[in-house]
Amino acid sequence: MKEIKIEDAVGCILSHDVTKIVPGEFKGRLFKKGHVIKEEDIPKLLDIGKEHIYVWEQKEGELHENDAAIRIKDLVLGEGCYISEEIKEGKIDFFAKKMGVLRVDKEELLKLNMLGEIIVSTMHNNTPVKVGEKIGATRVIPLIINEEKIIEAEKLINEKIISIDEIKPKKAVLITTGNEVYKGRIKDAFLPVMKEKLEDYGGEIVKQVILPDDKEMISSNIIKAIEEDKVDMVICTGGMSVDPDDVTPSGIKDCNGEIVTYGAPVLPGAMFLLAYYKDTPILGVPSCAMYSKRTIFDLVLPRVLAEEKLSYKDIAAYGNGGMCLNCGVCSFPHCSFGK
Ligand SMILES: Nc1nc2c(c(=O)[nH]1)N[C@H]1C(S)=C(S)[C@@H](COP(=O)(O)OP(=O)(O)OC[C@H]3O[C@@H](n4cnc5c(N)ncnc54)[C@H](O)[C@@H]3O)O[C@H]1N2
Ligand code: MOO
Repeated sequence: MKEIKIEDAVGCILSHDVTKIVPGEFKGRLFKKGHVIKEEDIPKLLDIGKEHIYVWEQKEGELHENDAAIRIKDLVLGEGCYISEEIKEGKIDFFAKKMGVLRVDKEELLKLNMLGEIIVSTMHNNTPVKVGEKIGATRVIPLIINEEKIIEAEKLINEKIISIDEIKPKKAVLITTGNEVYKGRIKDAFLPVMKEKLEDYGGEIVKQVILPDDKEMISSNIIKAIEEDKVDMVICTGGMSVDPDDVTPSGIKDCNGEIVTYGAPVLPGAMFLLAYYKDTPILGVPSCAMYSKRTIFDLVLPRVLAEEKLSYKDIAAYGNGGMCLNCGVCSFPHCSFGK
């Protein structure tokens, strides 16, 4: 790297993007890598504090920041992602090609970032994402990096670290339990809530069945939805807690499927139940999900729709970050809830 006084730099080629920042107004590229410096550029460069520039002659075993970022991108970026068209200021941004759930291998990501001089930054693992949403980025820290460092990373990382599991449109049956709703004492308030949440991911509630607090009726209707209606998932609401009339968990258990959990370290949503009947998920959703804007249902739904088979450990892992702060303005999923 040769350093040249800016006044002597007319005709020289910039070896990297040059950034300008004006607080509250602008942050971006003032000059692009490869720009040939002209007389009129000199005051602009002096205004942002550049009294010298680097001129780079490529040497064996050295990589420019842009080329290094491309190598790291090839290493980490998996299915369902795409990159920014241009590398700006040495950085490559990652975006979601499909609606789905972002998967980040946190252990591998840590290993890579522990190497030094290379950074990969992402959104949280398991965040639901829409098409075109930014999910992460990479760059190296020095302008010129020893290629050995990149080779070390390439030897260390064997699987892609970031990918998107696609959410395809899914059909669900909603089983609403509660004597007060069944007998018409109150109007059902669960359907509109669940409909909106499912439609947000391109899904559909194909049928709602309103049942009394009767565990045999609950079991038989779950099995019917799976065996006859052949839906992708069954959602049961209400009757999930501790009263004698709260028989929904027993009704789900009596289907003789696999119970993953009854109970979750998430608030709201502690009385949540997850089961599978012949691989079809059955979600027992407590009534808080009708009242609170975000609950465990919002954490589990995208993962179930992305066809992940959740384990007890997946649910237990929600404890750290499992408490919704119920913010005045909700920014879920871009908040600490469920992370
Ligand atoms: N002593 C305890 N009390 C509660 C516990 C507990 O562990 N010990 N758990 C709490 C938790 S956590 C939840 S969440 C709630 C409610 O859970 P449930 O799912 O059992 O809800 P229900 O008792 O069936 O109903 C509560 C409330 O909501 C109304 N509701 C229910 N379904 C509908 C519907 N489809 N449309 C309109 N309104 C509905 C129902 O009429 C009740 O007013 O329990 C805590 N309590
Ligand atoms: O299942 Mo409940 O009120 O924890 O939300």
